[in-house]
Amino acid sequence: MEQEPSAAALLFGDRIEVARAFVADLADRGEQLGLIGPLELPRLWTRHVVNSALMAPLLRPGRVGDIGSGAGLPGLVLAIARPDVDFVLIEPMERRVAWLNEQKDLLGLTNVEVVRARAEDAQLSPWLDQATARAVSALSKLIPLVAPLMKSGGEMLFFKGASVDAEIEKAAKVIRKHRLHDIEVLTLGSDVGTETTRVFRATVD
Ligand SMILES: C[S@@+](CC[C@H](N)C(=O)[O-])C[C@H]1O[C@@H](n2cnc3c(N)ncnc32)[C@H](O)[C@@H]1O
Repeated sequence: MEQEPSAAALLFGDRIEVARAFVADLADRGEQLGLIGPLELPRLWTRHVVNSALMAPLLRPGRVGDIGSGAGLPGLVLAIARPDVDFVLIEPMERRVAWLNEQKDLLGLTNVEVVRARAEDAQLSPWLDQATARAVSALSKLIPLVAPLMKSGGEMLFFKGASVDAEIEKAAKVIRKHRLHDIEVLTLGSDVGTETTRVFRATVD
């Protein structure tokens, strides 16, 4: 496995041991459980865990929903980095939900709730202050799934690749329909010396 990058200690602070335990278990069992492809194992820290943790400073104390958490990216990683924030991980696949619940217990994450559902079927109460998603779907599909789960004034934070500007253009209609405003694309990572990543940020009316 890849050596732990120096950005990890900066992002996780005194939670680094918990992050190490998660990465070790994911490296050990992630492929066998169908959570992560074999090509991803040598870049688990940089490409996945540090990448996910870059969003930690953007979170506010409150309730954050992570849509389509999969192996826990970014949901579990953010819950490790931000024990002061409550997380609800929304994931439909049974095996992934079992993994998320197991990790929640093993890592002692009392700030995590796992909900087995698709976002469009999730019954959440109370609503979300912020929502995160990574590699779930294009903005034109994702925004309508997530908007009904959010409080007024809540914030969407979605990891996006190089195609984010084109996705925003394609999503113009749903952005108007759901009355999103203060839309911006952030580039994160350069301050901790790691690969940069782009994040779509928008506020719900
Ligand atoms: C490509 S994986 C990405 C997983 C993780 N976010 C990551 O970055 O590695 C997409 C995940 O979204 C979940 N998913 C797909 N459609 C969804 C929906 N409508 N609501 C919630 N989760 C969904 C899938 O089950 C899967 O775990």
